[in-house]
Amino acid sequence: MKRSDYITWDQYFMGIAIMSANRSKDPNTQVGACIVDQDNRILTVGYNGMPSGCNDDEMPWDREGEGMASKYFFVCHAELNAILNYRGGGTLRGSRCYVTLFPCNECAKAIIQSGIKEVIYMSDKYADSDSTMASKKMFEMAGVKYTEYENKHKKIEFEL
Ligand SMILES: Nc1ccn([C@H]2C[C@H](O)[C@@H](COP(=O)(O)O)O2)c(=O)n1
Ligand SMILES: [Zn+2]
Repeated sequence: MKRSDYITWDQYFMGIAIMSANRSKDPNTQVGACIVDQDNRILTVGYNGMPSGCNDDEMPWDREGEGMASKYFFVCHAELNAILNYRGGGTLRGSRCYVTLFPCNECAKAIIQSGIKEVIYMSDKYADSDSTMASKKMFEMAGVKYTEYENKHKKIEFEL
């Protein structure tokens, strides 16, 4: 008889987004994203990090600082990285994006323009921010569904 405690598609893809977030060097918030097509095939993944070629040992990781000494000028967000990392021949039209944190307004624009149709998010810790509210407004206007990930309580442990 086959196993019955295997993980669901949602758990699988959010698990990959969480695993991707673990690659982030951001000391405060690590974000991961995993974009999948209608046949549940993984198209691309990403996490928040400095742009390629920018040495992350030489970049600021603080939230605030004098002049350019803040990570916000430089960090490329997980969802944008996932979109830009896509190397397949086709497009992201009709795909779903699993992300560990609700997309900011800049990523929301990229999500909409790339044709992603659904966002499944884990945390909405900046729900009260103008950025998140702008994202939700754009998603609603553009017909991008956003759904909170529900299976937050399944624990999987493994050694790496
Ligand atoms: N949906 C998002 C939102 C934020 N990020 C990145 C940008 C920063 O590296 C970090 C947020 O840092 P905090 O303001 O919490 O110190 O997360 C992202 O990749 N995707
Ligand atoms: Zn963003």
